[in-house]
Amino acid sequence: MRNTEITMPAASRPLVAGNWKMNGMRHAGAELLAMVEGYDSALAARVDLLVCPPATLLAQFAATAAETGIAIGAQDCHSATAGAFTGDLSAEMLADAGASHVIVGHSERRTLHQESDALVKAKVEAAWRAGLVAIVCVGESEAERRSGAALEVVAAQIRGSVPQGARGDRLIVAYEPIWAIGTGLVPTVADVEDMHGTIRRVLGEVSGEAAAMRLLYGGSVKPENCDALLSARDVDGALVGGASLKAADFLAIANIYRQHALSA
Ligand SMILES: O=C(CO)COP(=O)(O)O
Repeated sequence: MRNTEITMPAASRPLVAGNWKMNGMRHAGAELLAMVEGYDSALAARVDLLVCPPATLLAQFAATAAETGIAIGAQDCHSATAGAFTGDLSAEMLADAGASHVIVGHSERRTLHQESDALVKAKVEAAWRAGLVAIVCVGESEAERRSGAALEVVAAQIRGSVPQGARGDRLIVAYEPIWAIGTGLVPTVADVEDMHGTIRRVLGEVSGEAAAMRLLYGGSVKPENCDALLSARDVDGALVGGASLKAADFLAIANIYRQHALSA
C-alpha cells in the first residue's frame, strides 16, 4: 500500500450511500456481489460505502457484505422498540438483521406517510438506542426553492428533526432537494454549498460536533454529474437513489470520490 492510500479517519472519509427504495428481489444480491468485488483496497482506503436495500434483503445483504467494509443500512424505522405496530420494524430489529445505519425522514416518507419533524426526531432517538447511525434527510420543495425559502425550510427541519447532543459518529445529514429526486435536475454547486453551510451552522446549535458530521448531497446523483457536486465545500458524500441499483454506476461515483480524495 502506498503512503497516499493510508486509511483516513472516519469523519474525514467521504461516504457514498445507496438508497434502493422499494427496489430489489433476492437475485439483486448479484449486484451487491459486484459491488463487493469492485470495492478494492485502493477504493476502500479512501471512500466508505453503504447500501440500504429494502428490509426484505437486509439480512442477506449483511451476510454477503460482512467483513468487506461495505456497510448495510435500512430505509426507515419505527420509534418504539417492539409492540403492536403491524407492518412496522423497530431499529432493534434492523440492527438484529445486520444494519449499521438507518435512513430517517426521507422526503418520500415525509410526504407519502405524513411524517413530521417530531416523528423523525423520535426515530433518530430510536436508531441511537439500537446502536445505529441515523441518516436524517432534509430538503425543500420546488415551490419553497422558487420562493426563496429553501434555507429557512431546511434549517427548521434540522431544528425539528435532530435531537440535542447529536454526536458526529451517530448522525449523518443528507440534503436532498425534493425537486432534484429522480428528476435529473440538480442544484448549482453554489446553492449546495450555501445549503450545506447553513445545515452545519444549525447543527452547531444542537451539537458541539457539527464540524465532524458528514453532510451528504442527494438528488439525481449520477457518474456523469457528480464530479462538481461532490467536490463542493461541506459535501462529505452522496446519497444515491437510482444510480445505486447498478454496481457499475455506484462504483463509478465512489471512484470519482476517490480521485477527489487523492487530489485533495
Ligand atoms: O432520494 C434519493 C436518495 O435517497 C435520490 O434519488 P435519485 O438519486 O434517484 O434522484
